[in-house]
Amino acid sequence: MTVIDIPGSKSVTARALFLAAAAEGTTTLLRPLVSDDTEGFAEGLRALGYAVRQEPGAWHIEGRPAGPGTADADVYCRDGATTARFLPTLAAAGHGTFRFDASAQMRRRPLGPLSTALRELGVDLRHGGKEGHHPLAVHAAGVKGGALTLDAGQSSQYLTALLMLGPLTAEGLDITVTDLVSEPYVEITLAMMRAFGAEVVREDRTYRVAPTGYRARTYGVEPDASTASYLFAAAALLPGREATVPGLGTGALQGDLAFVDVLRRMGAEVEVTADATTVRSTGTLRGLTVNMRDISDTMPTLAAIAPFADGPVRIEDVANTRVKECDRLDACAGNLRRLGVTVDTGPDWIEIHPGAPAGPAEIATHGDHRIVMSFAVTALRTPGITFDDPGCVKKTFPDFHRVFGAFARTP
Ligand SMILES: O=C(O)C1=C[C@@H](OP(=O)(O)O)[C@@H](O)[C@H](O)C1
Ligand SMILES: C=C(OP(=O)(O)O)C(=O)O
Repeated sequence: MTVIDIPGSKSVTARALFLAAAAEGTTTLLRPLVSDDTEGFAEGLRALGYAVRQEPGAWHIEGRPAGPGTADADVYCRDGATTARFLPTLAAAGHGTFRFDASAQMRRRPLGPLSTALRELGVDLRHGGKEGHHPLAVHAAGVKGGALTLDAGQSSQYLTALLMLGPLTAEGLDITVTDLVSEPYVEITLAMMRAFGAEVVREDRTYRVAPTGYRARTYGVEPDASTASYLFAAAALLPGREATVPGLGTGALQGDLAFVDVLRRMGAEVEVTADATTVRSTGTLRGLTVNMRDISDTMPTLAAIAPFADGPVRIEDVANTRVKECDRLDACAGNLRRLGVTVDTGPDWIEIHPGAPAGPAEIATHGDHRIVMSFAVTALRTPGITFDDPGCVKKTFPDFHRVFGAFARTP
């Protein structure tokens, strides 16, 4: 099997759900990602009084431009940071008291700069436990808008949430960023906001959003580029193999597709056409130094194949991977060392030295889907790898083990 159907993008599905909920009219979302994160987002919307009807391959959302359809709600955001950061921001545009909580894993992840920004906009937001973390309560009375400064150096999701709030404010929003990671995710946000009728312009470090509201539409979700990275990495790693992912081509919204450029630099053959991407092994994997600030969800994917390269692989500028589902720099280093690989790390980098990993070993997943999916790639050339929590892939790809196993078994 060389052509692989990859489930829809988590980032696109989450944004589409927000935009559809805020829009005038009913939106149909085609090929949404069905996973714990996006089911959690849809469930959160329902708790806030939005009508979301899910059928196979299509979700229908009735928009409520005035905000949540209830004045009092409890919302559980599970493990999803998009849910945990986007939904309180959406609720702020409405009227009522909305309480949010999340899993233990998500409670550990920060959202302080987003809370501060919402408070600057006049939103009465209170944290129930640790400041800048879930749980929190939003006492919403609409948002007037104005200008604010934001540090999005820890997560671009703070900026995405506020940008998407912009059209729902009375006077519009100007956001100036002092720092920003994962910038391609902001490009997804801007493109999708415009697709739902918003007017937003960027002038250097300032984003200006007009108070237009959103218009409902039918929206097709492209396959998830971060998910595709495991198949692309596997194809680059296994001599004689290739992987083609339809639906991810030159027009793709997601920056994580640039992971194939890293594989190309390492020696793989890569072809990106208008509607598909193919990665082919050449039997060579070269070491390299690469800055992954823009595409850090694929850092563990690269770390997992790095020991098979002919020289050191050094990944730089990925400090924010320490505040994801787990501390991914430590998790990657720890698991590679468990496999006998030599690894060095610093505050925002990891360097992996060549040398065939050796099992048997149980990978400590830390409940992180990307640690499982990445080390499943390592396992293709390392007998004896098992996982302490293989099921945590449900966050973004519940069917991962079946799909990846089928790819691996294909001669
Ligand atoms: O906006 C989004 O959909 C996402 C942005 C990125 O997060 P950060 O901006 O926190 O790096 C990415 O890691 C996450 O998986 C999804
Ligand atoms: C970091 C991730 O997820 P999120 O921030 O959306 O929870 C991820 O999917 O790798």
